[in-house]
Amino acid sequence: MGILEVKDVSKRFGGLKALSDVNLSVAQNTCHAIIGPNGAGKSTLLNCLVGKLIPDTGSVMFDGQSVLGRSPHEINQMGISRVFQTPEIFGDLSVFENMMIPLFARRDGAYRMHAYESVASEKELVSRALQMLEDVNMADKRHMHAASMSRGDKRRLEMAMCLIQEPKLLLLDEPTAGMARADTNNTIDLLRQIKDSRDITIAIIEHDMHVVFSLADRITVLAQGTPLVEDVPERIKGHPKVKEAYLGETAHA
Ligand SMILES: Nc1ncnc2c1ncn2[C@@H]1O[C@H](COP(=O)(O)OP(=O)(O)OP(=O)(O)O)[C@@H](O)[C@H]1O
Repeated sequence: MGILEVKDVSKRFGGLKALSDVNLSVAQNTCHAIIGPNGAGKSTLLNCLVGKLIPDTGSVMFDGQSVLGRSPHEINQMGISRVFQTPEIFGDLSVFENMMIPLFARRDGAYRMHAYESVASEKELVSRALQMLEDVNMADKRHMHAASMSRGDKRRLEMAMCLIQEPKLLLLDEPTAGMARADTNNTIDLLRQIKDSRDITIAIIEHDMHVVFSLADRITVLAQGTPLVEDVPERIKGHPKVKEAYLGETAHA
């Protein structure tokens, strides 16, 4: 039994069946990649996991509890954090101030940006934020304006903002989209470090196969809303069904 169990999930948008009886089991403390050509249903599936979409049928269980019918905030409180394609950080604030936001959100249930000036546990929160910045090698950038950083550093900051909430499941939606190769490689290194040093499960949607094969323990290939194959990376490489799915994409391009 995985920490995340998706059973028979289907989702329609009008006449279009975006997901069709999807089954997915993600084992605890593994990295599970979901790949597939454009329009395969990857984002729709991810949105069903975080409460942004409600499946028409099926169930989504996380850590033994159903996520269906819960708000994105409640699902986050259950231990699922999502990193978006475009980093969701506060550009006008410093790196350090960005780190304080999820800490207050978790503690107070709301974003109280200047609350740390007056709370008793300020010291503890500050030291946790600094430690997390150390962990992601950003301590020396803590005073920088978040908006002025490279895409790779923004992604690093966003991951730190997710990790400080101590999620059990980290969902990554194309974490290296639009990045230069050097930033992509840094992100791979960071994710490896996160995976190896924490009690955490990672589910990743990614088009860049270098990223997928560098990180994934298992891979599910979606095509036209249905899982085609699920296996270890070595057997996904060169799998005829996978080649066929991606060839279809090339033919349409
Ligand atoms: N809100 C929506 N309304 C209508 N159709 C949608 C909506 N969201 C997604 N779709 C359609 O559902 C199908 C699956 O889309 P989805 O974005 O989940 O695919 P994807 O695998 O994430 O694609 P990509 O790799 O291009 O991001 C596509 O045909 C898409 O056009």
